[in-house]
Amino acid sequence: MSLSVDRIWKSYSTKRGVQSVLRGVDLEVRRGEFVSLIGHSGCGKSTLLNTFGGLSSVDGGRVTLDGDEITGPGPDRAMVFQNYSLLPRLSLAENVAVAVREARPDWSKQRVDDGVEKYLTAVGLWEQKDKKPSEVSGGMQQRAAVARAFAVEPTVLLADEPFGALDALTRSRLQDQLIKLWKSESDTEIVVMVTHGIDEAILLSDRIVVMGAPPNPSIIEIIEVDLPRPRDRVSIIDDQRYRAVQERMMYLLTTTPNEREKMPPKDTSVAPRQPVGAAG
Ligand SMILES: Nc1ncnc2c1ncn2[C@@H]1O[C@H](COP(=O)(O)OP(=O)(O)OP(=O)(O)O)[C@@H](O)[C@H]1O
Repeated sequence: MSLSVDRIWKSYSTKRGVQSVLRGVDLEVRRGEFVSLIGHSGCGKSTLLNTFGGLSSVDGGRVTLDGDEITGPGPDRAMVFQNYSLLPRLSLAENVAVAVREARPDWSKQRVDDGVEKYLTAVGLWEQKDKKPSEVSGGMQQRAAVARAFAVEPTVLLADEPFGALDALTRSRLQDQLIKLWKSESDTEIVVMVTHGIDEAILLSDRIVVMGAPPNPSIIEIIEVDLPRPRDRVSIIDDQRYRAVQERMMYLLTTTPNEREKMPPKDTSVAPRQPVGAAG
């Protein structure tokens, strides 16, 4: 099982001309993997994520899940966005149930209700299930959005800066809940997440895709995060492998292709990584 893009191209036509966003991107995310997309604003992270979600079409290339071409959204891929996107008039439980009924019209009422309870409980919100989004905190709304995504029982979870609007403590808690849901409380096999956080990407991911805007290639490098799970957010930062990945990401995100040619890093042997375009 894998989620793949093969040689995909995507441009947008704007008043200033044609803007090339995805330039011949190859990426294969395998079963059991958590992959993060990181890069400067506007480099195409959300476009790539939306391509996996079937929300953004491509100009060329193939997007597939388990070999089947992705041509639109589907219940096998659920999305979580930064801004919660809950329906304001419905309770948290109704928000989850409505999404499940829409994505899985063939499921019985019992199955939908069981899922609502299971996933709202998993994110610690069962007690709050009858409240409207405006009656709970932003963190709770995002937990409900995560529960809603998992309740559809997708094969793939696609998350666009899911922790971006949260304070540090709420963010840590939801990161832990997301990992627990993915690893042990659901059948979801793949997570792809857009993030701006270097430390967040290292803590959560198996691989980190560092993306670039022109004149860089769309994928500058794919970095393996060879750290055992479960990961402890406090002790992990003392691990040499953590620091090596962190340094490599900083280097890639703060230099231009020209600078990298003229000034290679002192020691590139520490962070294991794959060359550009490596499919896995
Ligand atoms: N529908 C659209 N029409 C025109 N241009 C678009 C459209 N969607 C995105 N773009 C442009 O494509 C580029 C890539 O956008 P995208 O949102 O994928 O980047 P990003 O890396 O996710 O950025 P950010 O980190 O700021 O969210 C940007 O310059 C954006 O302005």
